[in-house]
Amino acid sequence: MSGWRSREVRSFRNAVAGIWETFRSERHMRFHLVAAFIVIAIAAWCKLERWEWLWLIAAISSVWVAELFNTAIERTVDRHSLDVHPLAKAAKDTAAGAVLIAALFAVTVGSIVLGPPLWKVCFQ
Ligand SMILES: Nc1ncnc2c1ncn2[C@@H]1O[C@H](COP(=O)(O)OP(=O)(O)OP(=O)(O)O)[C@@H](O)[C@H]1O
Repeated sequence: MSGWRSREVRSFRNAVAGIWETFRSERHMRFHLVAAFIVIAIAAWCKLERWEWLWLIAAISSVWVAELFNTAIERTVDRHSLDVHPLAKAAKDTAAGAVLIAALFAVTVGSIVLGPPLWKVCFQ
């Protein structure tokens, strides 16, 4: 394999290892995975339009991306020092805030996209 290609493969493997490590070690990330599977199953059952799938995928991805950055920031802070410090708290709380915003976005998208078809199935 050429130098460029092997470098690309290594970068790809490192990125996958980072995602795997986060799933392995972070309970919240596993919760997001289960939630995504449930949403995808309901969406398939409701036979959504393509644009509705796009919103769901964007919402799921945004939560995973926020959780990955949150984990990276937590690890970086802990690597620097385990001492209690207001800046360490601020960094971790801010990163957690990003996950909260992404999760609220996902809940909003899920309600708008899945709410009407689910309502129809359950109550009409
Ligand atoms: N070094 C520190 N100094 C001050 N406060 C801290 C420090 N480390 C953690 N905290 C506080 O404790 C909270 C939880 O931190 P922790 O590192 O345990 O994250 P966590 O519970 O694993 O978060 P998550 O559930 O998102 O994985 C932080 O949001 C922060 O408010």
